[in-house]
Amino acid sequence: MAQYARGSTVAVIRLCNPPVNALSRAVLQALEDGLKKADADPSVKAVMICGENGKFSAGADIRGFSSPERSGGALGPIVSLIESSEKPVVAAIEGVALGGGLEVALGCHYRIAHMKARMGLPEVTIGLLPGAEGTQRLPRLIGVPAALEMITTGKHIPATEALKLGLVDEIVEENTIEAAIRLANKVIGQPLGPRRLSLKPVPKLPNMEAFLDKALVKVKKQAWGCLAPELCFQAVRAATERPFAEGVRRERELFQVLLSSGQAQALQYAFFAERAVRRWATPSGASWSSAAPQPVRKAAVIGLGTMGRGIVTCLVKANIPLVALEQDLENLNKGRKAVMVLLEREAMKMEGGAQTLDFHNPARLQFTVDFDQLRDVDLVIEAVFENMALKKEIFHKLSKICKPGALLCTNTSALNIDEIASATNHPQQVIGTHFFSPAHVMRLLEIIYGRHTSPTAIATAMQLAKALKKVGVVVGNCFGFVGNRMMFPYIQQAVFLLEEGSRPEAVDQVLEDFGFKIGPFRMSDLAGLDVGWRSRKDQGLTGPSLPAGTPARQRHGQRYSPLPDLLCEQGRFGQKTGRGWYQYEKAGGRTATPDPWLLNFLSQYRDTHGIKTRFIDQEEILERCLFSLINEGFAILAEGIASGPEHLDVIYINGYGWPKHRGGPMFYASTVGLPRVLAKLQKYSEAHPDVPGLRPSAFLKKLVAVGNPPLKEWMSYLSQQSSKL
Ligand SMILES: CC/C=C\C/C=C/C(=O)SCCNC(=O)CCNC(=O)[C@H](O)C(C)(C)COP(=O)(O)OP(=O)(O)OC[C@H]1O[C@@H](n2cnc3c(N)ncnc32)[C@H](O)[C@@H]1OP(=O)(O)O
Repeated sequence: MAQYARGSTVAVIRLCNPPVNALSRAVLQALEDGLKKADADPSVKAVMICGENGKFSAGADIRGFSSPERSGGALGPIVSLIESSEKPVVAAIEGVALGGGLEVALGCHYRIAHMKARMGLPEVTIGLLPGAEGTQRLPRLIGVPAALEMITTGKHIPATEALKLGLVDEIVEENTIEAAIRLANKVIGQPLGPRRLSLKPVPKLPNMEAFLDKALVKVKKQAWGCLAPELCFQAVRAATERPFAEGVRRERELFQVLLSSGQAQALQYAFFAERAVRRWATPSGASWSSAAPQPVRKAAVIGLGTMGRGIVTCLVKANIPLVALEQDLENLNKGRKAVMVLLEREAMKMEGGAQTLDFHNPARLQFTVDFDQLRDVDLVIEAVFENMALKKEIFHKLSKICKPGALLCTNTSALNIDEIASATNHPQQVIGTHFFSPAHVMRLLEIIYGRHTSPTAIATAMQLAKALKKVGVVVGNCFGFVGNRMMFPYIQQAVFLLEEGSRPEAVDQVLEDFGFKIGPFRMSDLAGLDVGWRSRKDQGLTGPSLPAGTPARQRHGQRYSPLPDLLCEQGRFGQKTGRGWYQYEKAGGRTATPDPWLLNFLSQYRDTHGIKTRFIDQEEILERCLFSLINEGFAILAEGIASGPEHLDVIYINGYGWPKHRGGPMFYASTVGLPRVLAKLQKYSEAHPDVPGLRPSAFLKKLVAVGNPPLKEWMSYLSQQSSKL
């Protein structure tokens, strides 16, 4: 767990816990033993600490925080032990030094890093703070502003920046270990007092109080309901106000608050869930372990509307040579201009970084209206209008033009992948790649396999997600797939709540207070109400194809709200028209204000349909919206559309603005308790028997019946026979 080796004068302690040398209890014990051994050996004059396999350490073992015998607790005293050593200790940082790993390095008297190493204190991202005295040492070393930035954001910094900040003493391009041993030999006999960070004062700022007050406002604004950033701030503030030992005591208190907050558990669950979904599997037995991806040397994007432009930007950023195709020159030129604006913006953001964007070179980014240019591409992403006939026509063409092995991806948010694939001769190469808008920003890529999609196609799409720095989640084919399918009942409840007496701003407020970045009505206005309207027309739910005599508020015997259709009929499409559920300063405006017209309209609507307006409290708003979404999640799991609750949670956190510190909808359900979710759904379903979305799913009922097992055991209750629940 940590190897100890003695050279002529320098003892080497190597942290060994693959793959990232996490500081488990065993590693910490071995580190402590090594330090004591070096101290006791008079022939050892200095110590060097490094990590196995070119990685210093990714910090405390995160799994240890939820086990009764926590691994993190012992770390602070060990960091102190390193610092108090009478023999110089040098950290040789390769790969990563994160969290507790960096705190170990901060206890060392010298730090030397490889050029390509990254450092950071990302504890905040898993709901914690650097609880091994890092909040007290780092400000002493690099000053309060830089330390605060690193600790409250958790961002990783490259070695070059670490050197500028004074976080490391030296960076090297070649052998870090040899350089560290050389440094250790050089500093033997030099006084250690000035190298002990706990003895240094925190560098003063002329306006520390004012600086901290301003910083706190920023931290709170960015925290969005998450506790950790503010408590990280408080720990650093303690470093500016108290002596080291008292600051450490404060840090420990704050750490305990976070550890027991529930948010830390949710964020740590989200960390592992994101990694778990990489290990995809389908009900037919295909999986990540046996399927190998095809190389993507050249790609194509069809359609340069909003989605296509974002997708082109992602591919260029991933350095994949690309052909961008539009149906005619007018649309091509419009699309090209918009893409260039996006790419210029991205290039500016990357300025000064190691990577540059090569998008003026036609060999890397080519614009065309000629399908023949797609003959040699390895992968095509179709991103045209959401229309089945159009998509089938394109896939038919692609099937004829593209080379036999090319992967054919459709960017659809709901359409049937099998039907699209039926237009080709190679259905095994057709796959859904559902990007989220703006496609160059949002992290989620929902990857949808059809009946014939090959394991190679899935593996290639997952590989693409990785290359685009996105989180790929593999799901089955059904209307709306996972994300939108769960979203439908949520939006439906939000609209029903308006019918019954609520207002858009009241519903949005409740969900934004819960932690969503944006409530359902603001979100619909942003996305455009016409998108759903078009889809409902295609489904025959509204518009000319609706059979005469259909009751206004019923479809197929179920409750239906025509409210969104009525708004669209008035030309209220949301932000783009300056009016939707809210009013905006102008068409394309972004500032939503409640619209008196809408209140009046709702009141007339209720009169017309004989609906008695009632007061709806926050609890009902929250529960009806969230529990109906979660209920659909259980149905999706039972049908085998997703292989575990983690998939649903990762989708919601990365694609739908679900607050990460609540761990995703299914994790949230597990924290509320499934019996409570079930009881509430039963209550609302009795009150609204014509709303299937409120009728508890059979899988949820089963999980409650078997005693509300922990989330990680849920799927084991779906036996082959019961998967038709
Ligand atoms: C009383 C106070 C005590 C202590 C205070 C200290 C607290 C801490 O140190 S908390 C931990 C802080 N560190 C982190 O948050 C780093 C988390 N890890 C990462 O960011 C990344 O894993 C990485 C940058 C280190 C590597 O990225 P990548 O190369 O993409 O690999 P993976 O992310 O897939 O990771 C590989 C593998 O390792 C597991 N893992 C990573 N870090 C940890 C960790 N700190 N503890 C436990 N396990 C870790 C990760 O889950 C992957 O495994 P699986 O694929 O099996 O999930």
